[in-house]
Amino acid sequence: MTPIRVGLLGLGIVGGGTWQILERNREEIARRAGREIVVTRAAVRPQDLERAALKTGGRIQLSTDPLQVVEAGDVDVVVELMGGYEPAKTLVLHALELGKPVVTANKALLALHGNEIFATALQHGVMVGFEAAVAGGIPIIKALREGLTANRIQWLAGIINGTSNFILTQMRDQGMGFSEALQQAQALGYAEADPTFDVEGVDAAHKLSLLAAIAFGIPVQFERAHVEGITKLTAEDIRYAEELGYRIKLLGIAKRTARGIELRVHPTLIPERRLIANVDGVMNAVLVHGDAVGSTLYYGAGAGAEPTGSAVVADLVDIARMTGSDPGHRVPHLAFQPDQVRNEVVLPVAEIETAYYLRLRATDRPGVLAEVTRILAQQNISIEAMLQKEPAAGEERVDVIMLTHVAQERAIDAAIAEIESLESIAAPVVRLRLETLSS
Ligand SMILES: NC(=O)c1ccc[n+]([C@@H]2O[C@H](COP(=O)([O-])OP(=O)(O)OC[C@H]3O[C@@H](n4cnc5c(N)ncnc54)[C@H](O)[C@@H]3O)[C@@H](O)[C@H]2O)c1
Ligand SMILES: N[C@@H](CCO)C(=O)O
Ligand code: NA
Repeated sequence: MTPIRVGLLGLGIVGGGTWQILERNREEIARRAGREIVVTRAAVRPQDLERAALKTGGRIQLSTDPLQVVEAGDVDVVVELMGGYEPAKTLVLHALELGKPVVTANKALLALHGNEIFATALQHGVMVGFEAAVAGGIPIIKALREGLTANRIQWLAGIINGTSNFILTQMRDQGMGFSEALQQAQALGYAEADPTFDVEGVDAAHKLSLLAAIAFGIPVQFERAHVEGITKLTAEDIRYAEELGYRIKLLGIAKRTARGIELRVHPTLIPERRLIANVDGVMNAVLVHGDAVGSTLYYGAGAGAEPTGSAVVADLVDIARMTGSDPGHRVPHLAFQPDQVRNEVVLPVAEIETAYYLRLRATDRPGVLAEVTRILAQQNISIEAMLQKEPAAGEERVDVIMLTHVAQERAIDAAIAEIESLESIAAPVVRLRLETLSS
C-alpha cells in the first residue's frame, strides 16, 4: 500500500510529540495501520521555524503558510495542532472541502464549531479525528463511541483539565501557591495558550460538551454548560473537606435526569475513597456510568507532548485503515448516526440537583445554628454532616461547615441569600457542590 502522507499544522508541544512517536514507532505503526504514515510537510509560525527545522532534521518541507500545507498535493491528511479559532477553523473546513480527512487536538474549536465541522466532513465523506482533544492520551472518545455503544449512558464525571488538577495537587501536597503551580504547569507544556481557559474551567467545559454529545446523542453545546474554575477555591475549604473525608477536584459532569441534561464544570467534593478522588497531578480520569455496564473508569495522562501525540497517531491509524471504506458505515463522529442527533433540554444551573458543602462564618453565640438550620429546613434542605471549628484565639467568629443531602440549586441559592442576611453571619457563605459518584 502507498504511504499515507500527513501535513502538520503546528509543530509545538503536541506536534512535536506526534512527530516523535511517528518516527520512533514507524514500523510498528505501519504494521497496525496496514500502510506507512509519513509526515511530508509542516507549517509553523515564523518565529518557530528554526526550532521546527532542528526537531525534524530537515527531513520535511517546512512553511509558514498553513494554507499551502492544506492544499499540497503530497498531503493526504491534515493534522491541526496550532490551536485557536482562526485560522484553524478556515483551514480545517478547507481541508474537508478538498476531501482530506482531519485530525485535531483543538477542543476549543470543536466545542464552538464542531457541529459545522462534523456536518462539513459528512458532506464530503471524510473523517475528523479528535481523540487528542479530550483527556489527551486516554482513549475516552473511542471508549464512549465504540466500547460502550450498547449502553444508555446515565452520567459521566471527569477530571479533564490536567493543568488545574496539577495546580490543586501541588497546592495540597507541596503547599505551593496558586501562581507558582500554574507557572510550573505552563513550563511543562500542559497549559493552554490562554491559561485562564484552564483555571476558569473553560477548557474542561469544552471537553465536557464533546463528551456529552457523544454520550447522549445531542449536538455540541458548550454555550449551555455551567462553568466555574478553581481560582476562588481556598486552602481552608480544601482542608475542611479533607477533615470530612472528601477531596476537591475540578469535575466536568454530564448527567441525564428526567427533566433534562445537567452540564456543569465546577470544583466538587468527592468522597476520598473513590478512585477518581485520588487522581493527582496532570493525570485525567473519566468515570462513565452506563445502564448495562455500570461504572467504568478511564485514567491516564491528559496533557503533554507524547500522551497527546499518542491520541493523534491513533486517529491517523484509524484514518489509514478506513480510507476507501464506505463513509456510511464508519463510526459516526458523535457516536449517534448524524440524523439521530437530537436536541434535549440542558437545564439551567438553578435546576440541577446535587449535595452541597456550605461554610459559614458565624458569631459564636447560642441560637445562631438554630436560625441557620431553620432556614435550611424551610427550603427542604436536610443536613448530612456538620463541623464546627473552635474560634481562633481572640476571634469571635467560628467556621461552621455543613454538608447537605441532595437539594435543588435554586433552594440552596435562596437559603444562602437568607443566611447571609442574618446579622450573626459574616457574608459571603462559601458553597461547593458535592457528588458521591456512587451509581
Ligand atoms: N499541550 C498539551 O498538552 C495539549 C493537550 C491536548 C490538546 N492540546 C491542544 O493542541 C493544540 C496545540 O497545542 P500545543 O500545546 O502543541 O501548542 P504550541 O503553542 O506548543 O504549538 C503550536 C504550534 O502551532 C504553530 N502555529 C500557531 N499558529 C500558527 C499559524 N497561524 N500559522 C502557522 N503555524 C502556527 C506554532 O508555530 C507551533 O508550532 C491546541 O489546540 C491545544 O489546545 C494541547
Ligand atoms: N490545557 C489542557 C491540555 C490538554 O487538553 C489541560 O491542562 O488539560
Ligand atoms: Na483522548
